[in-house]
Amino acid sequence: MARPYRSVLYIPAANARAMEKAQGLAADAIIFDLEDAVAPGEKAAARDQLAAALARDYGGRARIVRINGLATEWGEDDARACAGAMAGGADAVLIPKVDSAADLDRVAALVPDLPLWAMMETPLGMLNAGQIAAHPRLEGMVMGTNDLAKELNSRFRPDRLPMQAGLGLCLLAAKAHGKVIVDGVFNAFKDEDGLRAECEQGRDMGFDGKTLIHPAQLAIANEAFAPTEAEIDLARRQIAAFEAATTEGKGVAVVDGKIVENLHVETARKTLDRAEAIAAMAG
Ligand SMILES: CC(C)(COP(=O)(O)OP(=O)(O)OC[C@H]1O[C@@H](n2cnc3c(N)ncnc32)[C@H](O)[C@@H]1OP(=O)(O)O)[C@@H](O)C(=O)NCCC(=O)NCCSC(=O)C[C@H](O)C(=O)O
Ligand SMILES: [Mg+2]
Repeated sequence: MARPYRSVLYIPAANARAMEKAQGLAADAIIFDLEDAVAPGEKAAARDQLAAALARDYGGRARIVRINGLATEWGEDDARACAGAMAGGADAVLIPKVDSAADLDRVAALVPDLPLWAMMETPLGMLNAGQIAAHPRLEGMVMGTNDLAKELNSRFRPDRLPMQAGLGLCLLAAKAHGKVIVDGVFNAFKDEDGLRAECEQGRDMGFDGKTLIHPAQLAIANEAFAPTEAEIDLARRQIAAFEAATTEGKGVAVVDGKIVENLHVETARKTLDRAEAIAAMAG
């Protein structure tokens, strides 16, 4: 049963109150951020504060630490802290602005025991998405749509047309290599309708969930990326109908006027697995 990543909440590691609050929030995963959400003068203190915060119990929520890039003055210390002071408290290390698989190799050497996640947010990263997703230590990808927009000099549009090539390349790469992939953030954290529409788009495209910046965004993402009751009901009926057809020696069933073949049954089983994993999180 795969762990759900419907809602992946960023928390600045400099914000002690928010890190404490996160223990009770309905997030599937937390990204404890040492990178962009932390001011340069606060980096070292945030790292120490995060090591202490990770000693707390975050329940079933995945704990992912976003380090600074190794090209910065803080990156190597962040990576060493993940292998040292934060060991046992972190489930994965998230590397920003990954351009190629070599960027993962460098962090892998410093953090031998944790899975790696990659921020996909540079044009070169998009073009090298296949080799990044294929990296044996990589567990998941996170779209960095703010940095990507900056690099592309694109405008933010509700349909995210300028992003589609990059989003699609990363999705293809993640799916080809069986890795988790979560969508970028929606900056206007008080705009519920806008967030819901972007979550629906991301779900339709195949993302596993969405990264978020504020607790008020959690419920919308959790709902959008969970199978609906109708999808669960259909999945059950498809499996039952296909099993009945198989018993009769047929390879195809029909449910609600649509064919059901083996491949649809695989999707149906994944839907039920996802629903079960979500229920276990709530549980
Ligand atoms: C956006 C914020 C700065 C807003 O903060 P604030 O004004 O304090 O919000 P509220 O007063 O509404 O907060 C209400 C309570 O919720 C807590 N809170 C707020 N945000 C979080 C959070 N992210 N996680 C947990 N708890 C949170 C507050 O502490 C209040 O609690 P209480 O005191 O009990 O009332 C702020 O939300 C924020 O800093 N968000 C995170 C920003 C961030 O992490 N940015 C970096 C990641 S985005 C990025 O880099 C994407 C990528 O790289 C790209 O390129 O796209
Ligand atoms: Mg970024």
